Amino acid sequence: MAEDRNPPWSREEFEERLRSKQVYYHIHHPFHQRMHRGELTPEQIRGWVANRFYYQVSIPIKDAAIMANCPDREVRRSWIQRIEDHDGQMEGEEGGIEAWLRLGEACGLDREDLWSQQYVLPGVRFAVDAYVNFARSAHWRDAVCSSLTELFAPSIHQARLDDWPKYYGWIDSAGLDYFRNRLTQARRDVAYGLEVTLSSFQSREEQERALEILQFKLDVLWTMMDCMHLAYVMDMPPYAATEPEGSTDG
Ligand SMILES: O=C(O)c1cc(C(=O)O)c2c(n1)C(=O)C(=O)c1cc(C(=O)O)[nH]c1-2
Repeated sequence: MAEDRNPPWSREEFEERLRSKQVYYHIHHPFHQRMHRGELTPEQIRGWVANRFYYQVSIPIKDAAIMANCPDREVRRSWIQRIEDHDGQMEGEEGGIEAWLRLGEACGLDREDLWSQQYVLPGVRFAVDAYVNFARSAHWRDAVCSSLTELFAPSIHQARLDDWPKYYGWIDSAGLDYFRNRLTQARRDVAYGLEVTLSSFQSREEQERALEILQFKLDVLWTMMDCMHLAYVMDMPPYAATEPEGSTDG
């Protein structure tokens, strides 16, 4: 029987295989490597912050889509925390979107620059939308699994907290609160997402599917960085080699 040939991995081995996907995390992307070596110009940092804002505002929409697809009240009671983390609560905490706007200001971007999304590259938009659309259409457990890149996120937030004050002294360190807050939030979120994944992807086939889902999400993050690298490092934003509209009689 197929099940005999491919028995499920133990919980430990399954977790280990999920964690081993770290090698594809966007912390290894050349754009992030430049960032962490202090090699990005203010313009390049601003480009990253403005593009990442599209991810920030899409995350709670993605989480609301997961909740909308989830009939399990206990899961929804837990998952709603993520929306509050980003949107802020009714009273009190301002939330991650507000913290990202302050990061933008610390980098020299107006709030309106970020809200207008005028700097968001088409490929970044497509990649982020693919993530949101996945959460809309997939089984809620698959969508939970796709959040597991957060396993690797604390190290990248910590790297920014360590490196930015060293290399980018022109950015007010109060602007880095977003990364500080995410250190604990990401660890808490991922503990829950990991538990759901380990307990609900049980057969080998399901476990292999979980690895594919995680790879899809890694692809989303990597593709975002590719778009930014092309536009801001290689100086090839979309249509760079194209004559502006109206420049020929055509
Ligand atoms: O700065 C980063 O590199 C990074 C990566 C990720 C990630 O791995 O998806 C998230 C975040 N930050 C983040 O701040 C965040 O709130 C977040 C939510 C999620 C998710 O998939 O639900 N990923 C991430």
